[in-house]
Amino acid sequence: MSTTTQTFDVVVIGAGPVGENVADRAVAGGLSAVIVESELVGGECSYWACDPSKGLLHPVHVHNELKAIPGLAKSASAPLDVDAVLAHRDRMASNWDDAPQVEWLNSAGIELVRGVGRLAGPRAVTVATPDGRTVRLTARHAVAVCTGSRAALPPLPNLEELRPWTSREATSAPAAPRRLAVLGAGVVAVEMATAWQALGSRVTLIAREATLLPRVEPFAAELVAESLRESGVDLRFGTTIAGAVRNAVDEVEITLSDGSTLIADELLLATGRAPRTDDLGLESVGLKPGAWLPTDDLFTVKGVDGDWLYAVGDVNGRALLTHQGKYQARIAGSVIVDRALQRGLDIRKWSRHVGTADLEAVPQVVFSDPEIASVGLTAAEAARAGRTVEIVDYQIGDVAGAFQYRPDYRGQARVLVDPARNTIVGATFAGPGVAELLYSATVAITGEVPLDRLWHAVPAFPTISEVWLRLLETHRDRAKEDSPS
Ligand SMILES: Cc1cc2nc3c(=O)[nH]c(=O)nc-3n(C[C@H](O)[C@H](O)[C@H](O)COP(=O)(O)OP(=O)(O)OC[C@H]3O[C@@H](n4cnc5c(N)ncnc54)[C@H](O)[C@@H]3O)c2cc1C
Ligand SMILES: NC(=O)c1ccc[n+]([C@@H]2O[C@H](COP(=O)([O-])OP(=O)(O)OC[C@H]3O[C@@H](n4cnc5c(N)ncnc54)[C@H](O)[C@@H]3O)[C@@H](O)[C@H]2O)c1
Repeated sequence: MSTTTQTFDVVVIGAGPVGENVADRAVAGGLSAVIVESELVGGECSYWACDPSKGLLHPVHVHNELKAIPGLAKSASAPLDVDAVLAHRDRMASNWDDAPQVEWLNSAGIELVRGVGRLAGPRAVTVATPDGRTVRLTARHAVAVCTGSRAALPPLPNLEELRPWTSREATSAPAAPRRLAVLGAGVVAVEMATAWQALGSRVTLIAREATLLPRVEPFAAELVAESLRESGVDLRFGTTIAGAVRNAVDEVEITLSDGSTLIADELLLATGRAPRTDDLGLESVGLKPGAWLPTDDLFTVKGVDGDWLYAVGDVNGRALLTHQGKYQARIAGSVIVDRALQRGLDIRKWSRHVGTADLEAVPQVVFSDPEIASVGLTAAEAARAGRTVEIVDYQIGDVAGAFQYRPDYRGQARVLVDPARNTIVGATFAGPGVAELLYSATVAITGEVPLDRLWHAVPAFPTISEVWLRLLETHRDRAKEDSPS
């Protein structure tokens, strides 16, 4: 079969949201770039993660909200139109057709090579194309590995016969299974349990932990657990799957480690992510296949000389989120361009060459019911890091704007204040409609805005954002109580 050879300034492996942004920044900076993609341009996020999952969840959230709003409860008592929701999900996943994204690559001046890319020594990548050809790509300046992550599966013996769902099937299934068992208590498990229970499945969620969402503030996880229970999800905590088989009538028979059993039509393994580095030629540059690719804060891979190899997005394991990967891509793009043009790099914290927010302020919304929006530290993380923080809590339902939003509003906000600097270092909001509050908290943390100045950031009446004022008042009043009279 034929082999062709091409040279570009930058070679990007993986055309997910992150690879697309690295290539775009390189071209915008005046370099040539090629991107290699083995599946669909747009990556996991577009077809089997963010977009389809939120396509399933948004109608569910709106339906639940309507039931709680005076005057609308009766009209919302009709069940969801499941076929319409699934059709909406399909549109959100662009019907698994990447033509529009390929068009965007063309318009941005980025070359596309379809096939499996593998490193073949310093600055070299070979691509095995679907039609059996080999394309050898050489990078003058940089190779960026943006190959993302895949579902990590637990060590169950007969996975092949079991045919479990991963996040891919959970976001693309053509119909709701009658009974769905979900293993895991993380974001994928919670979001998919929320969606499929509302779309007609009877969901059982199996968590080895004692709570859901082990990385969020416990009050937020508790609100979500209560709501899932109310919606009919069977939550089994402190247990895991000891064994599972697919029987003659295509059911999954599951035995839990506490000795109980259950039967489901599908089993979703939502047990975390693994880096897509097992078949990437990492050994050709002295790295271990299958591992996350650790980088410095400029996204240069550690352990490889010459500052030519970058790992950006999920594959470096720093923050497995689309928006954070795209942030990394903008920074890595600047580093690649400025190194290529031999401009100096500014390696101070918060400069355009340093991925500081990955360490200080990663925002995330869990699209559960209610939503959880968080950024920066949780109280547990602050304690683990030995950081002294003041914890300020407020019940969001006591804010006029929340009462307007929904008379039965239940939710809680927490900010963590660094008393030495009088700035916020962590924030969590749990409640309906809190996702849009997150950016304000992110600005407060990344801008290191002193509380004295935050008093001048006036929230509009009557909005949920008034919770900011109540948090400041709570903090002030507590300081007064604590001060000697
Ligand atoms: C169910 C689910 C829901 C999620 N929801 C959200 C959300 O709401 N918000 C959010 O911010 N994040 C969400 N995430 C996380 C988000 O999907 C990832 O953080 C994001 O996709 C990472 O982007 P990436 O470009 O690094 O990797 P990916 O999106 O995984 O893209 C990597 C690309 O590289 C390609 N590739 C891999 N190996 C090779 C190779 N050797 N050669 C050529 N191409 C290759 C792959 O085919 C893929 O297209 C969710 C994840 C899941 C699983
Ligand atoms: N809205 C969003 O932003 C969003 C949505 C979905 C996913 N994501 C991203 O995707 C990432 C992956 O999510 P996830 O939920 O798959 O992973 P996770 O790491 O958040 O949770 C994994 C869960 O599986 C359990 N688990 C792991 N191995 C197990 C085993 N062998 N047996 C039993 N249980 C096991 C863990 O205890 C945990 O409860 C998240 O870190 C998040 O960044 C983001």
